[in-house]
Amino acid sequence: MTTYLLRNASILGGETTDLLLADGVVAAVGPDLTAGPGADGATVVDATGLLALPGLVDLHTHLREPGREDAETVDTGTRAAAMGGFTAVHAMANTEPVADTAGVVEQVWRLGREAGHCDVFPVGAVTVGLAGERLAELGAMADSAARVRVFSDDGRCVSDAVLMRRALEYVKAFDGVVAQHAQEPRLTEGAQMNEGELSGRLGLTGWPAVAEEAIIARDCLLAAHVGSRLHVCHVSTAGSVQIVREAKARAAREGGWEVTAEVCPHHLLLTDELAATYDPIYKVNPPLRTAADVEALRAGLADGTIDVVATDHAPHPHEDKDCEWAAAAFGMLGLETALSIVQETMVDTGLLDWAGVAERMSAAPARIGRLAEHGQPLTVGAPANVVLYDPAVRRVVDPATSASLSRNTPYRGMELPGRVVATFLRGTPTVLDGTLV
Ligand SMILES: NC(=O)N[C@@H](CC(=O)O)C(=O)O
Ligand SMILES: [Zn+2]
Ligand SMILES: [Zn+2]
Repeated sequence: MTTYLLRNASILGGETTDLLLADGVVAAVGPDLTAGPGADGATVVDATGLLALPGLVDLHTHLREPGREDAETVDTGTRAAAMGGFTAVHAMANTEPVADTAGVVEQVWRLGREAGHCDVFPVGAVTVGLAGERLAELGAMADSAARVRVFSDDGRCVSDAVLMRRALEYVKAFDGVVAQHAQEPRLTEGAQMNEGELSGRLGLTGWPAVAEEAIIARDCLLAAHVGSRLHVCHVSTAGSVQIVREAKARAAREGGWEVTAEVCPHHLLLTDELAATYDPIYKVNPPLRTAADVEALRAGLADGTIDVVATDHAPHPHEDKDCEWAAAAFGMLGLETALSIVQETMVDTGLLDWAGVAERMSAAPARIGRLAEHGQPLTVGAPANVVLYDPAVRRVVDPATSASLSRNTPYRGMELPGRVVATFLRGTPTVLDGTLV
């Protein structure tokens, strides 16, 4: 195994230092390690001007395999993840077949190991076939080789309160968490975009904020009632942030239950005004919301109400996106642009420092997913999961260069700050000089 010496990196934006990566761990940290023990024969990477961050962890990725290998495969999706600085992703269960058995989650887990670009942790479905009728074999998935801890019907809401209660009760046995796609189905029938003055003007069926907020409020009450762990996927409204804030305050007073929440990069940057283009590249679930919602999401992420930035990377082939708005699929790519969007919306605006970014994009998602080998600070002995990131450069997003099989990025042609220069997974580079290894 090659040893790597990263020269003059700035860990989380602090003083520059060297890092020695050997035998899969951070073997040494300090100034001028060139002459030190173990550095002999190491491959030197000049990290002058670069930030060193712990490998990013995504709680919410759609890899599409099995079933929709025309949109993405575990191999291509994890290539995109590595290019985005991720060393671990949670693969959502809405595949074909659905990841609702030990057999399917083990298959996805094994495909991730074989590809080797980043660790893949399958999410297990909450209900059989995502149908919302019967609980899936949660225990069998937890006990499988894939060691599933996160369960979600994402793409669909577990709208039946009794099923949601039973899922929250069940996952306690193995310290699991239920990640809810909060969308009241009756309030969003045929919904196409955020409900507001604009949806009326554009003639597109509106998606009211209350459809998200009502489920979040209900699920927080259920999690408190049964003493379990709830995670809220892709929070998108100001009202949702406030509900999570109040629920967290109650959980802190009471103890014994927990609610965590995530926000997606696109909800931190883009607004519903983009629907006026009628370009389905901007069609996503939950929908892009108002500028006031964006501001509340940024504030909630800054003050810790929202724990995590998760990409909700949702690849779709062009025939599902290059059509009229109403017929197009919901979802957008996210893995390769996430860190740049967080820099633009949170760091360059002064809302978050790099330590705050590492907490929300690495440590917190690893904690929620109960991943022991990820999310740790870059100190001696930690697994050598590292990103080298250049925050000073700017780049124009070109979908043609994406490692993903799909091209549905809403940032096409946009100039974004920052670039991932290298990603190391347990000391082995998956990306070097901005190129896949
Ligand atoms: N986010 C989306 O718009 N789409 C996701 C499903 C989901 O995350 O709800 C997908 O699977 O395509
Ligand atoms: Zn979802
Ligand atoms: Zn999703």
